[in-house]
Amino acid sequence: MPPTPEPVLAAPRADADGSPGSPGYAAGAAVVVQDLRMRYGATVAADGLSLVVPRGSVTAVLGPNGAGKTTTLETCEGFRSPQGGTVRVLGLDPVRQRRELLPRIGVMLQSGGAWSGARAEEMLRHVAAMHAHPLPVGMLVERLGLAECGRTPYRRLSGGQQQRLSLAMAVVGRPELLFVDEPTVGMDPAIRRTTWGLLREMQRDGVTIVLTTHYMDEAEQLADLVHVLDRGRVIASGSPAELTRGTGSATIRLVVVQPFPPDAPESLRTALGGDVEVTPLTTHSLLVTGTADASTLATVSAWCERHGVVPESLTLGRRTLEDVFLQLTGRGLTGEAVPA
Ligand SMILES: Nc1ncnc2c1ncn2[C@@H]1O[C@H](COP(=O)(O)OP(=O)(O)OP(=O)(O)O)[C@@H](O)[C@H]1O
Repeated sequence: MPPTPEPVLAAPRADADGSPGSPGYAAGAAVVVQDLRMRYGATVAADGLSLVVPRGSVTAVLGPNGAGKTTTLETCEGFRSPQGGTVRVLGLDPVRQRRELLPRIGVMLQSGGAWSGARAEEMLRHVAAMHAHPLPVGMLVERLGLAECGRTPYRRLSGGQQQRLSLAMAVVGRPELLFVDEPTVGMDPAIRRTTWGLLREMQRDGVTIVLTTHYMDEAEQLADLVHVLDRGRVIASGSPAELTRGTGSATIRLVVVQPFPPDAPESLRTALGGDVEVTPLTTHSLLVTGTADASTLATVSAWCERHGVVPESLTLGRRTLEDVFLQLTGRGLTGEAVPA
């Protein structure tokens, strides 16, 4: 008997970007957001936000709590109408052309999206039945480790199980475009890797994926393109490699046992000279970027000795997206302010 072919995760479709004359059209773009403005009362969630998601890409939308990621995604998914600006998804207006768009997209919400009393597998089979060409439910149940909780009501699932079920419900209809909001929050490392594997496979099969995440490694592992958001605006865009290259790709991280003296950043900057930036992270840690190399490391070590600063760790490594965000905003991705 010939082997059963692996299920293809995307439905075969004719290209359907929308007509080039339609507003917001960009060749090869799955999503185009132009000058989006959204507010909740006095709170500004999107402040002239523009971004493009290329077709076939995994595009990560990154930013601290409250940056406007979920609002932007919900507007693209048609759950909210733009108060200003335009949004086009697969060439369509997600609010006015919702019925046309819905069968072509998959949405994994941050929470909810399922009936609290429904059993996990029953729920997934129900969603599958609403699609013309669903993936085999058994395959998804197995791939996402849902077999053990298939008969468990949604409200009794653990946070990680709920996440996996939400992901399964988002992909079961073989969407052309998948929106995933914080897909791996609450997942253990093994399931997280399985989820990444599934998303990569979907991309290989031609699915465009838009994901929001707080996890830098997730963005670095999965994304071809990263849009960094802060306070409702896109402050940087590029591939992870482009964003982390900068003026010098290495970073030195110094973590100390006692809090730094107040003038430490300035004093270290003077000791290092040249094109080096010193950014305090917390009272006990700082970052050296720019032309950071082995000799810079030696200078930092000598500076510590001269100033009676005892390092807990001193490391030279690749610049990460977290470092980039910090340099752009003066805040960490978790949103905490960097002490002056
Ligand atoms: N329904 C709402 N009513 C009032 N304010 C809201 C509402 N939804 C979001 N906000 C506010 O709008 C801003 C942007 O929120 P949003 O959820 O889009 O950001 P986010 O980047 O997704 O944050 P998180 O990482 O915490 O999910 C925040 O200040 C948030 O408190």
